Amino acid sequence: MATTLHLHHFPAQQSLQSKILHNRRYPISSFTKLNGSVRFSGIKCSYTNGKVPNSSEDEEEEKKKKIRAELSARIASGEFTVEKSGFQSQLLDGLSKLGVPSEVLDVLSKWIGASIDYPKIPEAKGAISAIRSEAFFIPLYELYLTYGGVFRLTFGPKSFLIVSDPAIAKHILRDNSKAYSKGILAEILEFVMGKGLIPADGEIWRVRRRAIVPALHQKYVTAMISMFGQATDRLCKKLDAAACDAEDVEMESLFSRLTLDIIGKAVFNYDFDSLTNDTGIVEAVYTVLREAEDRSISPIPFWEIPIWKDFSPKLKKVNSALELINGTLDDLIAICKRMVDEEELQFHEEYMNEKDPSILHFLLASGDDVSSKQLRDDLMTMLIAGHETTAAVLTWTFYLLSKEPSVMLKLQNEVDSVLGDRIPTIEDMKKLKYTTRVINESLRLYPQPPVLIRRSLEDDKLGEYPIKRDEDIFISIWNLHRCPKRWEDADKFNPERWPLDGPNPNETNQSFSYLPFGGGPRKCVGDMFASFEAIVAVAMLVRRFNFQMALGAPPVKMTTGATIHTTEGLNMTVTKRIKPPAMTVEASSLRDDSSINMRRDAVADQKGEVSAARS
Ligand code: HEM
Repeated sequence: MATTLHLHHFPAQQSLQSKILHNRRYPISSFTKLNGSVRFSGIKCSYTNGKVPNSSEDEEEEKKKKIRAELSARIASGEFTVEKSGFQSQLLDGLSKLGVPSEVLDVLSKWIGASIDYPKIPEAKGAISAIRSEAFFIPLYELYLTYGGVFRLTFGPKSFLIVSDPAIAKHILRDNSKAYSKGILAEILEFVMGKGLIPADGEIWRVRRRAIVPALHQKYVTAMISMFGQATDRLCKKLDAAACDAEDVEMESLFSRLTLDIIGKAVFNYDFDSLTNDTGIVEAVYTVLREAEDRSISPIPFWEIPIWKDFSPKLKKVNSALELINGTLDDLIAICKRMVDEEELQFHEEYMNEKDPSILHFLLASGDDVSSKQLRDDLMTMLIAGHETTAAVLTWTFYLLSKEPSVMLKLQNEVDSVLGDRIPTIEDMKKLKYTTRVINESLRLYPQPPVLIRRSLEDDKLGEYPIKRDEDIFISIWNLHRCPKRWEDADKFNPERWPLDGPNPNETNQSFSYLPFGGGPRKCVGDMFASFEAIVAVAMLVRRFNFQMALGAPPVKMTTGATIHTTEGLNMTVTKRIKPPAMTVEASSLRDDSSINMRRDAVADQKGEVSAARS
């Protein structure tokens, strides 16, 4: 993940049984919302293999267009535009040119209420309701079309700079990255990640990045690929059962559980087994994730209000969830430390314990301090960073595929011909070219997270605009990825825009107009891991099943935290493909043991393509 906090609006107390909707396929009129998920009731009805006409979605699309048109009209009417000062600005400008010191001009400027920074950053003044009415990056997109690549958004006393210009994003993220911190993000995430790698700045970040990046070496990623296959196979079994029983399924929560199971094994060799069980620890993880999400979208820091701190039952629940997770982490660290002490393996660059290839094992073997809070903070950070981001990518990929049957067909053809009857290996990652393009394109349309957060640590210049220190900045990846001048048919899901024989698109070869994993020294450390995870999951699922939106499911709408979620789940009808390849993990592992000793160059090639920034 990411900048990010976003987590899930996932009622942990709701059992898996109700999340995998135990509902037969029923008529449209019979949906009722239940605790954030949707229940169907009624009589079974048939479905087709093509795109299902869904009038409620069309209506929804119309409504969206109307809201956008209204917003554009409000922008055009000047509602958001702040009048530029006239005479005062010219006076200050003149004095500045005459050599009057900037301290004097600053005082004068405050006194007459004008700014001496020229040219002035375009300003949009918003009512918070305009932004809060929907996923906040959508109104930011409309404002960007009006105000351009950098503008200031002011809500009462608060103000943010919104950046949607690739050159300026590059300046902040890469060229002058030292002048920027994670700002409010670090403040919001402190309760769960402490000084973990995502919120950390300065020396702590530098030291920890150097310790963690080597843990995700080639041999580790290769070992992870077979684990992704095993975890996805468990999901396939769930879907098999649902398809046989003609039950519709809510895919967003299933993807969240799949990626939780994967990241638990990958980071500290713990099997949450959340696809099968609702254990206390799974509930604790979701309690903490939801809290981080609530904080990330709250206009005021309610968690700092003294009375709330002392008496809130919600906070008590969060604290006990954190206690449980930390206790589990302590146990895992102790177990792992014993293993490290007993083993005879020498630590080296590609060190990996075959029984426990986890990042934790690598860190302890490399000499990380077992008792340190920093180690726990980093483990927690990776658990969160690597979980909801990938889940969101899978959710939106399947949503997009359900809308474009021709893309799905092409994808299935590739997977059939490359994989045939077996689980993916590292060599397949290079061959599944169209699958990779589908994911590239899904990440363009639904970047996770849609905005990156920074704060200026010193005065700087963004393009032509001078800025002061302590500016809070949102870099809108959503806007960069949908810029109509940069992308033909920017809103269209079109994996063909990325040529199969071209390089894997990244921020460097796309000049910072495409940055699904960020860029510069703080680029995602899990980019290759996550790309392979998504490729394996997509390939295995589409090989076995057809997916389409469940008949009568509510329209899929977006909501925000740090990643993009649906408001009411991704309710799908899953049907077995007519000739499902009879693949089992056991059978394929027998055949695929060689994948562990995979050709290094396959990883090296892919690595070079996926990740440009390793520091
Ligand atoms: C498709 C899935 C993922 C996406 C889209 C994604 C995206 C991102 C982005 C955009 C950033 C940059 C944030 C910023 O500059 O503010 C980031 C950072 C990070 N990601 Fe990921 N990520 C994904 C998966 C993962 C996984 C699987 C892991 C762990 C194994 C991970 C660990 C991290 C960490 C630790 C950082 C912070 C790096 C630093 O600040 O030095 N991410 N991610």
